[in-house]
Amino acid sequence: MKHIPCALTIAGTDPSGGAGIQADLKTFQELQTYGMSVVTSVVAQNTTGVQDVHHLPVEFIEQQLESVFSDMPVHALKTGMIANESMMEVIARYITKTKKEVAYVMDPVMVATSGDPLIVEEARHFLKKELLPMTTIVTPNLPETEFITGRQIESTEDMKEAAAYIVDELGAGAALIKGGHLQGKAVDFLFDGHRIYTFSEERINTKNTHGTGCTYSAAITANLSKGLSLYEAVLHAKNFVTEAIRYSFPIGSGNGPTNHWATRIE
Ligand SMILES: Nc1ncnc2c1ncn2[C@@H]1O[C@H](COP(=O)(O)OP(=O)(O)OP(=O)(O)O)[C@@H](O)[C@H]1O
Ligand SMILES: Cc1ncc(CO)c(N)n1
Repeated sequence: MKHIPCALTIAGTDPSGGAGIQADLKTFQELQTYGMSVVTSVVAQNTTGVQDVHHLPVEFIEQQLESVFSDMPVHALKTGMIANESMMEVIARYITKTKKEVAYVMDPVMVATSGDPLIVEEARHFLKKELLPMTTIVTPNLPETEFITGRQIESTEDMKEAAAYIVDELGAGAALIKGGHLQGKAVDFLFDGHRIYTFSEERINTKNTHGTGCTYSAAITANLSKGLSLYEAVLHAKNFVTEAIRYSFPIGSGNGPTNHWATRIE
């Protein structure tokens, strides 16, 4: 039978459809992979920010993981918002069981685009110590990179050094440092343990960047589930997210959502 690429996201939700599980599933679909999802927290949010959060009980997150892993093939998975340590523990247990045979993309989500916190302070340390060494690739933005490395990131040199530190010292499989929060070109650096790759695109003048990080990491996950190399997976995902920002929707009164081919209205 033909290979059916199967991608799983473990993350929080966004009823306004631009970030979280909703962005991930849309991206999986766009990239012709079979998408699955395990919900960690149900978040009441929109383009203006986060209004409320309801965390699912850990036992129920575990039940969802069991439902997926006991029955479905998973070729690549990503994690997004994981609000607390007990959720992280159960997710870590399931990822360990895959014995590194399933590509694991970690988007180390800490705050929403609006600045609202999405995980509790102590959980950040668990994420860094326990989950990070299990990753195939971690995709921090600049504030997340600063937390993970404990260093200030002010230049592209700092970004490259941080990528090497996260892999060599903290044990991530690879690190993709995203420069969305810097001025100038939208430059990201990937370190895969051997060399640094640069992905540079023009900065698009828009405030509609809600969910860009989710879309990017979901695209990398989809590409890995199809068997692309890490470099190719990031290269195509960077192109995908750039176009999704270029055609982003000016809807909602805050930071509007990204947009994909299927819904592109020019
Ligand atoms: N205005 C822009 N124009 C072009 N590319 C951008 C722009 N803003 C961000 N990017 C790119 O989008 C991708 C996502 O990066 P970003 O740093 O925004 O992630 P993030 O902060 O995790 O996203 P989120 O807002 O979802 O938390 C990166 O490749 C980044 O370079
Ligand atoms: C559920 C969720 N995950 C991640 C982000 C980051 O954009 C968000 N706003 N919401």
